[in-house]
Amino acid sequence: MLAMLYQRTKQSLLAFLQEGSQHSADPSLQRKAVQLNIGVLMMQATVLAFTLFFFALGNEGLILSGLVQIPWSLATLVAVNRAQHAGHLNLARWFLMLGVMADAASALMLAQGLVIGIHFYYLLFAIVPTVFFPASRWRESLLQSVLNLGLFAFFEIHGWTPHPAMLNLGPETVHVLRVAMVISCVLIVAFLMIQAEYSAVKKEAELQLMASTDLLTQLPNLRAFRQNYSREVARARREDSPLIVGMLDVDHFKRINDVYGHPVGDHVLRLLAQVLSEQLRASDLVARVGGEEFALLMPQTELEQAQQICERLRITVSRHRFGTVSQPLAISISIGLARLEPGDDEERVLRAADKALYQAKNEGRNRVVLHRAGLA
Ligand SMILES: Nc1nc2c(ncn2[C@@H]2O[C@H](COP(=O)(O)OP(=O)(O)OP(=O)(O)O)[C@@H](O)[C@H]2O)c(=O)[nH]1
Repeated sequence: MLAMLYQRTKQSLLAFLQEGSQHSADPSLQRKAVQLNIGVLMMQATVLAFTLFFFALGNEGLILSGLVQIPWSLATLVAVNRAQHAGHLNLARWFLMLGVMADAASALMLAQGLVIGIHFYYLLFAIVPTVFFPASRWRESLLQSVLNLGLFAFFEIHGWTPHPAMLNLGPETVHVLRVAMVISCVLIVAFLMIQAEYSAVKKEAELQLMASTDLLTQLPNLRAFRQNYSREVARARREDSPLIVGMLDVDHFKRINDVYGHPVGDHVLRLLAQVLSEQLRASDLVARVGGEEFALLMPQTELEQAQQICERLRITVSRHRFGTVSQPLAISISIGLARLEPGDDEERVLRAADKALYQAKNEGRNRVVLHRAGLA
């Protein structure tokens, strides 16, 4: 029961936080939408926490200042959520900013005056638009900052008469409340900054993965292969261990496209990628480096051992049915293998594996050919 309630609450909260991000394909706008929702939630949490605190202190003026904020914070919550739902991100930003300004103004003007220094919140609101608004909307962000700085300056210079009950607060209570307010400002800024940093790091990792993954097969792409290859070459030299490079190509793949169509060709490539990944060891790497061309990297492997593995791979692929039950489709692959020799440069090994593949094709395909040292 409790677990279910927890799950429901978690789902609703996540749905609330994501609201608005579904309208844009731009990751930075999606992030802004989420940040805005976090901002609204922080507003609710702050108002609620302070109102409870005020009730605990029992001062009439403070309680009034808490109660007058609640309608504003709830109205802001609803307005921002509705605007986000309808895809009006910018309107939602304005709702939040005007909501927090009105909220603070009502507490200040109807109850607290400047006894606690609530007008310092306007300094916070002068900074946060830079988080919620994208760089392209800097004019609106600047306008928000100027408005808030203006309000701060106005109250700082002119002051405001508080509710009489506020004058009954002892200097220590006022001190505690001021500290609590400063802490809440710092926490809000810190939380927004951490969230922005966290989502930027996450996005960078996703982009990194996308940049090194082949979209069709989800295997590492040529770029990732080159990076891994350079790393493995350096390791093999350092540890004086063997390294094998393989070039693998589907035989007569053009015919598959011609006879069955390009989508079936794509399907075959996807399935082949799966078969290759399953058959190879965890320490090996298979990457899609061209249309129907794959590259293999086998660290700490001798040529004969690599030959056995690739023979097994070749037979498995030739026995696998890549089409549908009604239309079984068989394919074969050719593989060229080369070993990194002492003093070799990286490119020579790749060329040697290519040469061996070329030879496999010339000798009739559906075979594994080793490039012997000294033939380059
Ligand atoms: N379906 C599909 N086909 C692709 C993709 N990339 C390349 N191809 C096709 O792969 C075929 C490769 O043909 P070729 O290079 O002539 O080689 P082949 O027909 O496999 O013949 P051999 O390699 O000599 O056995 C071409 O028809 C390309 O259009 C892809 O992502 N999807």
